[in-house]
Amino acid sequence: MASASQLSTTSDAPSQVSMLQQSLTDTLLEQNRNPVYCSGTWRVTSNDIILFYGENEGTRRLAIQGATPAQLAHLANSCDKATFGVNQEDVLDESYRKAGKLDADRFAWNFQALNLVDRIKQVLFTMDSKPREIRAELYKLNVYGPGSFFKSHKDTPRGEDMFGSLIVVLPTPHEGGELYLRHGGKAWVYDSASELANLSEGDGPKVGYVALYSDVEHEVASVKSGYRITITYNLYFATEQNAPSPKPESPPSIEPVTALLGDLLAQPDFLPKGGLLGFGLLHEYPFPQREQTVTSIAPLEAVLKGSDRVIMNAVRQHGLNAALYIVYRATGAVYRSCEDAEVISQKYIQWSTENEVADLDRVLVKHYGGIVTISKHREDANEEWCWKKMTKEEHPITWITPKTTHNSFKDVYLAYGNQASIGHVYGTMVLVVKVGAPGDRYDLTVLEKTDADVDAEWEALVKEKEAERAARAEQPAEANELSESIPTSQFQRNCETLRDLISPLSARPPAS
Ligand SMILES: O=C(O)CCC(=O)C(=O)O
Ligand SMILES: [Fe+2]
Repeated sequence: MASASQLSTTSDAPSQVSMLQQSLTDTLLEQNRNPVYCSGTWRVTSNDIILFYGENEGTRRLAIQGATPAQLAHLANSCDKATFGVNQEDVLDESYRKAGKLDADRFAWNFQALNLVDRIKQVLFTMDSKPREIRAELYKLNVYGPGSFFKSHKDTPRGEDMFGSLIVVLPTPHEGGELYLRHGGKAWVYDSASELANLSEGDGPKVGYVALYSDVEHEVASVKSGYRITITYNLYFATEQNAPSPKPESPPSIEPVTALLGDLLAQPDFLPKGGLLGFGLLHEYPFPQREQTVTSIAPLEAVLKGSDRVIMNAVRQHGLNAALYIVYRATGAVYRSCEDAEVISQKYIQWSTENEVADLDRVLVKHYGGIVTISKHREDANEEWCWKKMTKEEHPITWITPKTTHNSFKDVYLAYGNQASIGHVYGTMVLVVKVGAPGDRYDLTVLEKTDADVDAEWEALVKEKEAERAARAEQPAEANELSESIPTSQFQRNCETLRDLISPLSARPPAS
């Protein structure tokens, strides 16, 4: 029957889209299986594991292989107490971290990390057809004697290009000191003590190692006996590789994602008028903290990790217009009855306030290329007349993987790091892709308004309002009620509030 087949076509079409969309979401979330760390043992020579430590005339040489407990105790006693960072301050608190440390200027060893780093690169960057070059920078030596531990923390980012840490565990007899790792709701344990103890005699010396992305939470369990000695390195992307190639070759792991994304875009019922496609990223990234300035997060595209790289590579393979954004949410008592407004921006703004920023959407749209994805300026929000039009243009996002939002970065300041640092804080980002209507998905137009656009719109609005007022003045009967709902003093107050909000944050003063 004609009508039946018509019915089934129309009811099948959306379900195919939603099925494809769900598969893409599932496939991407499954990419969560991309390793966030790798670990094992690594063969070394006895020369590799000779340590030199101390200062000036007091420098000592310690061959780890065959080292006596007294020699290891001397190393332990030569260490300073290890501190860590909380709320950007260096803290010594032995109820949180009990360990000895030597900074990189107080020790040296022969081990060359190059080949190990190469191995790590292959495991942690399988999604790249040509894995990124990485480099390891010697950071610290830590000694954990009996009763030593380090509770849960994330390693403090020391630059936008730092993506992880490498911990090398020396083959000294010890029990306990397991390293617990957690990320994205999953947990693992690396027990270097058992791995090193189980090596067969004839194998020659080996070290244990674990390399983890910096946003992986980790903790060292209490050492029960012996000395657990670790040498840590900070892992960076090497700068010469930092330019991402626009259309990378397709390595196997990204193929299903690329194919599903292609199938979804080919559906005429998927975003029939075009629109925005969003992917919440699974990892956190170091946002630069520079006082009183606003920084772009666009360069962080070069340092994406794990499944986040898979998403970006797939989107780039389709030649789509994509960029990294921060999702800001504006809440506040004023808008209690409305849905929270949401604005995306490529700018990381260091909100100095711990309070909610109720006018966030206005500030972002006017000054930071913000795009309104959910507007709080519903039709009934009369008192918001001056901003209503400018921000009413909603660009809703179809989320493939759940979004992450940010208002203030208060939480990250309070997080435990392995060093006090004011340089960077961890932040979450989303990838937003602009797609055109079916048949022409490759929409390269920009959504962000320029300052001139916003100023022109503002002027047009003021003129429009003035004209309305003038018209009402000629009809006195209804004028009072309406004009009272938008008194000039209210308008001025709005503008003043906005200026107050912007001035401590903006690098450039707002146009008066
Ligand atoms: O020594 C270890 O195993 C880990 C040390 C650590 O997590 C750190 O120094 O940040
Ligand atoms: Fe750490």
